[in-house]
Amino acid sequence: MTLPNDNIIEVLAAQAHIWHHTFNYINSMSLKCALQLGTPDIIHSHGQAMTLSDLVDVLPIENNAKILDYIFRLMHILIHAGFFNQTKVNNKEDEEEEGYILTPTSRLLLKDDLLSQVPYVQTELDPYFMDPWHSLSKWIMKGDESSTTPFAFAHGKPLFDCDTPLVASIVIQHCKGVFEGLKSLLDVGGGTRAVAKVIANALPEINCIVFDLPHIIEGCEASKNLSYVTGDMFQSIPSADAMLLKSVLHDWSDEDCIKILRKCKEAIPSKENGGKERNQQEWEKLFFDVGFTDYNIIPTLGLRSIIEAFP
Ligand SMILES: C[S@@+](CC[C@H](N)C(=O)[O-])C[C@H]1O[C@@H](n2cnc3c(N)ncnc32)[C@H](O)[C@@H]1O
Repeated sequence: MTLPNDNIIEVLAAQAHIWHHTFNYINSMSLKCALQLGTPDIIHSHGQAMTLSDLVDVLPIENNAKILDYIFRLMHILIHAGFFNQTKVNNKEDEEEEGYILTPTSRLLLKDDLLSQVPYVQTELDPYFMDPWHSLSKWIMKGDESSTTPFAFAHGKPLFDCDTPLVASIVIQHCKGVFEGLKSLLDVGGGTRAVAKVIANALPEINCIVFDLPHIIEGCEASKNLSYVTGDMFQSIPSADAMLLKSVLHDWSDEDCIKILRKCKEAIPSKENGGKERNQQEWEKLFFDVGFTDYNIIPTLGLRSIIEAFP
């Protein structure tokens, strides 16, 4: 087969594109391995750039000598992926050598960090969530609704919401205005109540109520301006000045979303304040179908946004 000259660059770029996507899993699997080995925490505790041999000495591995080369390769992938960086440091022999340091990304991969993403990454990269992707085409061909698809999330289980403290802190720092004038706020499907806790602490004038299924709320003790109510959002939602729905609607179909939003709207006293990802038009349609009169998208949360819907 001969290729016209002017096509060669394009074909090579196309091949690179395919390879890039074919080997994408190497990044996520290397990340998983680094977390299982506790690498970010080890480098962090070292207190300065950590040489390869220092790292291998403390990693929980059996055959240090043999494994050194593999750790080097693993770290090379992770540096390339932006999880670690390198800088010059003096080794035990007082010679200058490259040492590994954390990046802003791996700071979020420290186990005890308030904003740690470790449980989230570990959960998402668990075979429970990954295996269904291997049989997506099979499922699509058979249309067997009884088996698990990657799109099927475990409704009713707050499996991971470790991004919540991060999101809540950003919301309070940068979007405090959305809470202005509220006397009460209901966190619908509030899960592990991390958002409500942050809001209740930062805004003591607002009565924050976490609303979720009974087994989620079980054992939660109310404090000052934070309380808990159990129930089913499809049946009835307690009244409050505003409803907060974080990481809830994307778990439900349009039909279910409309039901939830209707219940929310019914539960907001009428006054002037205020299972798929959707684009702006789709959100707009949902809000207007339910009867909300206006909405506002505040894109301050990285990949996510705050959406205000006005009754
Ligand atoms: C993905 S979690 C989100 C938790 C929290 N909003 C956050 O962002 O951290 C979804 C939450 O919706 C709750 N939920 C599911 N079905 C519900 C229902 N019918 N009524 C009330 N809450 C429900 C779950 O228990 C879970 O806590």
